[in-house]
Amino acid sequence: MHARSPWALHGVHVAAITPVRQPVVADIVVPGSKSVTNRALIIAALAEGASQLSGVLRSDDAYWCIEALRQLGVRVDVGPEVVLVEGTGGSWPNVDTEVYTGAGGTAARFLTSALAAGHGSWTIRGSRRMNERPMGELFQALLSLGASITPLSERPHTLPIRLKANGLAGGTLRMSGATSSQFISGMLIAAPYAQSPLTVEIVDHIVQHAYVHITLDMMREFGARVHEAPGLTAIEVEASRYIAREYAIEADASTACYFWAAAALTGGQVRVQNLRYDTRQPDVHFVDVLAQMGCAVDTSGQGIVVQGPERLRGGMTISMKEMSDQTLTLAFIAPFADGPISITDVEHIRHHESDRLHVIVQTLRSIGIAVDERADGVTIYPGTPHGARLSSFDDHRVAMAASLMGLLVPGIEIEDPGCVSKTCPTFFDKLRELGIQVTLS
Ligand SMILES: O=C(O)C1=C[C@@H](OP(=O)(O)O)[C@@H](O)[C@H](O)C1
Ligand SMILES: C=C(OP(=O)(O)O)C(=O)O
Repeated sequence: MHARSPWALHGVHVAAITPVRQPVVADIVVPGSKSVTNRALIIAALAEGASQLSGVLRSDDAYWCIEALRQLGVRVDVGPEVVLVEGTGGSWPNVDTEVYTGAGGTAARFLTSALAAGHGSWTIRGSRRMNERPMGELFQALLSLGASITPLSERPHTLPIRLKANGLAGGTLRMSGATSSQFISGMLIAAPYAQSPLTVEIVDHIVQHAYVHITLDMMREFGARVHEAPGLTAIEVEASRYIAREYAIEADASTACYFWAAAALTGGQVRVQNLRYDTRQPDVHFVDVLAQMGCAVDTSGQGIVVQGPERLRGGMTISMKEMSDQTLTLAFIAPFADGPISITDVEHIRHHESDRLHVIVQTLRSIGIAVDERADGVTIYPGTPHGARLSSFDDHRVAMAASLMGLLVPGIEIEDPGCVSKTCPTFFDKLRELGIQVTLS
C-alpha cells in the first residue's frame, strides 16, 4: 500500500465484473508505456539540458520514479501535456539522501546503476515486494566497476542498500540476462557515464531481448553511441553523454493486450488506435498468440484490431519468454479454448510482482480449472470456471488479467483492484469504455 501513489485508484476494495451479454466492440486509446516512460525520465535526468517528454504514463511506477529523481535534486515539472526534466549531466545534485523507488523493477534497477555512475552516498529502498526481487547480478556488476554496496537487510542480493558511488570504471563486464533483462538495461543506461568505454558480454541468455533493444534505441535517440553484436550477445557503449530533447512516449502495448483479449474472449472486435505493430515493445506480439488461437488480427490500418472467433483454439504450446508479462493474460483466457494450452520458458516471472506461475495455478484451481505446474511454466486445461472472489496478490497484471474471466463467468470479483495503478490506474474506466459493467466498492 505504501507504493500506491497519488496517481493510484484509491479507496476501492473489490471490483466485480458483470458478464457481457454481447461481444465487446470498441475503439480505444491506451495510456503511455511504463517501460518507455521510466527510461525517458532517467535518461533525461542524466542528460545535458532540459528535456520535454510527452505521453508520460501517470501511474505508480512513473510517480515513484519522478519522486526519486526529485529526491536526488532533479527538477521535474509535471504539466498537463508535457513533463519537463532538467538534466544533471550525470552529477546528481543531492549527494546524500534516501531514494524510494516504489514497486517498479525499472526504477529500482535503472536508478541504482545511474546513481552508481555518479558521486555520492544514497540509501535505496523499494516496496515490500521490490525489496524481495532480485538485484544480485546488477550489484555484482556495479561492484566490479567500483561501486560500494552495503545491504540494509539480511538479504545481500536485494534492496534496500546503501550505495556509495565514485563513478564507474569502463572495461568488459560479463553479465547474466537470465533472471531479468532489466539488469542489462540498467547497466547500459548508466554506461555512457563510465570513465572509459564499457562492453557488456552476456554469459547466458536474455529473458526479454526486446526490452534491451528499447533501451539501446532510446540511448541512441538521446545521443549515446552504442554498438551491439547480433542477438545481443555483446553490447559496447562508448563514453559519451545524453543530450536533452523533446521525446514522445508511445502507448503501452502491455496494457493494450487486456483489451484485445476482451475481444478474443467474447467474439468481439477491439481496435487500439495508438499502437503500431512495428513497435519494439514485445507484448504487441500477444496479438500473434491470439491469431494462433483463432482471432483475426489487422495491423494494416490505424492501430491494431483484434476480432475474436466463435471459440478460441487451444491444443498448443507457446513460449512466452520474450513477452512474459502477458503470461497471466494467456493463462486466464486459456480455460475458454477448445484444447489445453502449455506455456513454457517463463521461470523468471516467479520473481515479478508476485510468483506469477504459482498465482496462475492457485487462482485457476480455486475456480475449478485443471492446471499442471512446472518450474518454467504451466499447462491449462479447458473447463468452465465458477465465480469467486479472487486475490490480486498486489500484482497489477493478476488483477487486469483475472478481470477478463468476469466477462464470461458470473461472480468474478477482484480483491484490492487498486493494484492496477502500478501501470494503469484507469484500467476499470477503460473496461467501462468497452461497455463492460464494473462495480467498484
Ligand atoms: O525493461 C523493462 O521495461 C521491462 C523488462 C521486463 O522485465 P524482466 O526482464 O525483469 O522480466 C518486463 O517484464 C517489465 O515489465 C518491463
Ligand atoms: C514485471 C513487471 O514490472 P517491473 O519488472 O517493471 O516491476 C510488469 O509490469 O509486469
